[in-house]
Amino acid sequence: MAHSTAAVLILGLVCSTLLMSIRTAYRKHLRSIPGPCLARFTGVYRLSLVWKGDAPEQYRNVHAKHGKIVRVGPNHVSVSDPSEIQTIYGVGSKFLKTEFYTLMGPFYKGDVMHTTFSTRDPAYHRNLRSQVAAVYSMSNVRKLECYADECSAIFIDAMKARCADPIDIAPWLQWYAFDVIGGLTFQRRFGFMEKAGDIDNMIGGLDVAQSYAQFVGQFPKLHDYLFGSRVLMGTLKRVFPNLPDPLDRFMAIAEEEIVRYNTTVHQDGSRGDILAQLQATKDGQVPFRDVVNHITNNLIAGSDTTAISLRACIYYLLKTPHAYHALQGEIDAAFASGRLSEFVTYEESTKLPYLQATIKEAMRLHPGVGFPLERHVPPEGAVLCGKYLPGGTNVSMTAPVVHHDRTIFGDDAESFRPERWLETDEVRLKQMDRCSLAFGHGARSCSGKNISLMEMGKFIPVLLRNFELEWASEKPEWTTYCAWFWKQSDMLVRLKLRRQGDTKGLPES
Ligand code: HEM
Repeated sequence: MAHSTAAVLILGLVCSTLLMSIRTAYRKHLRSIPGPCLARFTGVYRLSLVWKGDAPEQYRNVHAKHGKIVRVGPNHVSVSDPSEIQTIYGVGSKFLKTEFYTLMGPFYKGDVMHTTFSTRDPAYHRNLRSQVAAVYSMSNVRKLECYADECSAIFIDAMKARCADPIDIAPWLQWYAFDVIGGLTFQRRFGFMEKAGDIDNMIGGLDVAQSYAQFVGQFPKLHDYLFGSRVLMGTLKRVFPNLPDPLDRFMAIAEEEIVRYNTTVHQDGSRGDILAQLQATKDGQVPFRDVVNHITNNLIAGSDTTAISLRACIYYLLKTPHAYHALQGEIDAAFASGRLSEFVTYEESTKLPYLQATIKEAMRLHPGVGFPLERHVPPEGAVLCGKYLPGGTNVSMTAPVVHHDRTIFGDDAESFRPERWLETDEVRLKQMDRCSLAFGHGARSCSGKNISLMEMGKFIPVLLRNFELEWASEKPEWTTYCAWFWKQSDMLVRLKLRRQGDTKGLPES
C-alpha cells in the first residue's frame, strides 16, 4: 500500500514537471525565438555552454548557427545584435541585473552584503555609486599613479633577475595587478611579487568563488539554499569555525585597514589612497559598512580583470610581429624625443596612439568578462531584434560575441589589428567604441575602468622599453578558461634586457 502511494506521488511529480516544462517551452512569444530544442525545456543547456570553461566560443557558435537572437534557456534569450546594446544596457534602461549577480555578493556579519557590482536594487546602487564617483574619476585616479610606479619598479627588477630562463608571465601579471590595487586602495602592497606566489590563498579564493558562479549561476535559485542561505552559512560557521570562505579574507583585510587608518596619524594629508579619500569625504564619512563594501569590491574586482587585459596585450603583440614592431617603434621614438618619463605617466601614455589602439584591440579580442551580462526585460516587455519579449525574460549580450561583429569591426574582426582603431573615420570610431562591451555599458558599466586604463597605459611601455619579449612555449597558444572572468595561463616567455645603460631611474635589483 505504502509502495503504491509513493509510486503515485512520484509519477505525479514527474508528470507535473513535464507538463510545466512543456508549458514553459511553448510560452507565448518565446516559442518563436530560434534556438536549440533542449534549451526550451531546461537550464541544463545553458550549463552545457559554460561547463568546459569555453563560454565565449560556445556563445559565438550558438549565434553563428541560430542568428542574432537565440533562446538559450526556458526563460533566457541571448542577443548578439550591437544595435540593441543601448536598449538593454544604456543609461536610463529599465533592464535590471538578474539573480545571477546575487551569487557575487559576499557574506558579511551574518548577512549578504551586496556590492556596487552585485546589487540589483537601483536605489541602493545609485547610493553606493555616488559615494565613489569622484574617487574613481580619471582626474582622481591619476593622483594614484605613484602606487603603480612602485609596483612597476618591483616587476622590472623581478624580471631582470629572471632573464636567464623562460618565465610564465601570466601569474606575474596578476601578482602585479593585485599589488597595485592594494597600494592604491589602502597603501598596503601585499607583496605578491616579492613572494612570487599567492598570499593567504587570496587568488585561489577568487577562483573558487568564480567556479561557484560559473555553475550555480546557471541555476541561481539554488544559491538561496547554498552560500546564499543565512541558516546554512551561520550553521557552517558555528560548526566549522575554521572553514575557509573564499571571500571572508577580503572583508577582514578591509576592516583591518580601516582600523589602521583610524588609529594612525594621517591628518597631515599624507595619505591619498582610496580608503583615505573615502574616510575624508566632505559630507561626513561614508558609513563603515559601505567603506568595507567598496574596499572589498576593489580587491575582488581589481586584480583578475586588469591582469587578463595585460595578458591579452602581451599575448597578441607576441603573436603579431608587425604590431609588436609598430608599438615598439612608437615607444622608442617617444623615449628618444623625451616625450616619456622613465615611469611613463598616464598623460604621456594617452599620446601614444598605437599603444591606446593596442589596448582597445586586445580587450576587444579578449575581454576580461566572457560570460553573458544578464538583465531582466522590464515588466512591460520589450522588442529586441524585432521580437517581442515578455517582462521578466532573462536577456543578455556577451562581449566576446559582440566584439566579433563584422558589420562593426570589419571582415577581419577575428584578427588582432590595432590599426582598425586608427584608420577609421570619426563616426565609425564612435560606433566601435559604443559596441565595446569590455567594461560593460551604461549605468552599470565598470566603475574601476579608469584604474585599469591608467595601469595598462603606464605598464606596457615600461615593459617594452626595458625588455624584448619572445614566446618561449612549445605550445603555440595560451590556455584560457572562462568562469565569468576569462582567465589565461601558460604564457611562457623569454625576456631579454634592452639597452641596459638606459634604464637609469629604475631601482637596481
Ligand atoms: C580591465 C579591467 C576591468 C574589466 C575588463 C572590467 C569589466 C567589468 C565589466 C564588464 C563590468 C560590467 C558587468 C555587468 O554589466 O554585468 C564591470 C563592472 C564593475 N567593475 Fe570592472 N572591470 C575591470 C576593472 C575593474 C577594477 C580595477 C575595479 C575596481 C577597482 C572594478 C570594479 C567594478 C565595479 C564596482 C563594477 C560594477 C559597476 C556598477 O554596477 O555600477 N572593475 N567591470
